[in-house]
Amino acid sequence: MTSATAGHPRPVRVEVSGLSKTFGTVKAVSDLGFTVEPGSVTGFLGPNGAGKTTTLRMVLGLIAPDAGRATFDGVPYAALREPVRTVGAVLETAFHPARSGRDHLRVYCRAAGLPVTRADEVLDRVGLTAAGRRRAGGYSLGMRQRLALATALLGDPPVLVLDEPANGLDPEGILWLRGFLRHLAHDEGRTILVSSHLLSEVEQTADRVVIVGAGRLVRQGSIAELREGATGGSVLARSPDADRLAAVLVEAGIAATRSEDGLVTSTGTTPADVGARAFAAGIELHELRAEATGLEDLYFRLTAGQEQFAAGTTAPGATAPGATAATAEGALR
Ligand SMILES: Nc1ncnc2c1ncn2[C@@H]1O[C@H](COP(=O)(O)OP(=O)(O)OP(=O)(O)O)[C@@H](O)[C@H]1O
Repeated sequence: MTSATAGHPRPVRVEVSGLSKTFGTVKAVSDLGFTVEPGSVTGFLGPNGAGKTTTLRMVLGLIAPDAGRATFDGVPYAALREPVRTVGAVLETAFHPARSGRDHLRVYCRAAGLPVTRADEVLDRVGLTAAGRRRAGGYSLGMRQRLALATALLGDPPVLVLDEPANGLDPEGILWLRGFLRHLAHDEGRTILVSSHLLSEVEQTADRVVIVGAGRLVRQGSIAELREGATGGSVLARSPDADRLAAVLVEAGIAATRSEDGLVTSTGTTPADVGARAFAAGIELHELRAEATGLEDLYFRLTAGQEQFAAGTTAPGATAPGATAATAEGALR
């Protein structure tokens, strides 16, 4: 086994193909296929109930698919010779409340046949050394997330599968998690699949995204490819001289409209561009911001249909059987 400090586990590719799962009348996952490449962070995105957790549970061999398979360098989870040393997962954060974080990890090490010294190593990696000897029952949600991540790292696995790991983290924790996941992927060559229902949460972390809606693949591709398919968001500028600002922008060929309260909304441009043009024209600005990134607009458009569909079904949060993606399916390649 490679040691965590050496930090270069063998690269392992995750491949999902034709994965399907139905619960009663709910088609949770339908013919889903995507790949997760080593050395990169892949964001697994979709609205609530899109089938993300069900997919991850199938990838990890926790539930059996009705059809299809998920493999690690061609090997399904159940057939892995050393699963703990191949895949680390954070699915839910349940710990014995009376046990310290460190003891939780040590128990886990013994059960998995790993040296107990790994407990302190991974506590250090996730920044929990100081809290490691305290009862996990007293941990904040963010600390529990870090402990779950530490548990996933115990076997120094080349693959990490994380279900909504940013849940409960404060802004500082989210920033730390972003940097940590990118380091694990880019510097240590690990394969990281991280789910979220918020694009903004993974946009700055992920190299690639796989977007699902109603259990089906909606898009997969790099963030850059996704951006190319996105239209620009709006730029909002507030000025006491809004009429003149709108005129300056329109004159430069930018679509701009002015509303009653001195707000100028323009599209197909950036805050930097609007700011520069206002400055050059000597126009005072009181506010300047991007309303939504084009990427967010695209994500909402891609997944909005599924949410409406889900709301119309009888089971709460359920997705209708046979529901098809409301938008163009296919991969961004
Ligand atoms: N054990 C189960 N029994 C019945 N239905 C289930 C079961 N697990 C999931 N479902 C249903 O399958 C669909 C997909 O659920 P899943 O939890 O995989 O979605 P998700 O994308 O992870 O959503 P969230 O972001 O809310 O966790 C939902 O309609 C859900 O109600």
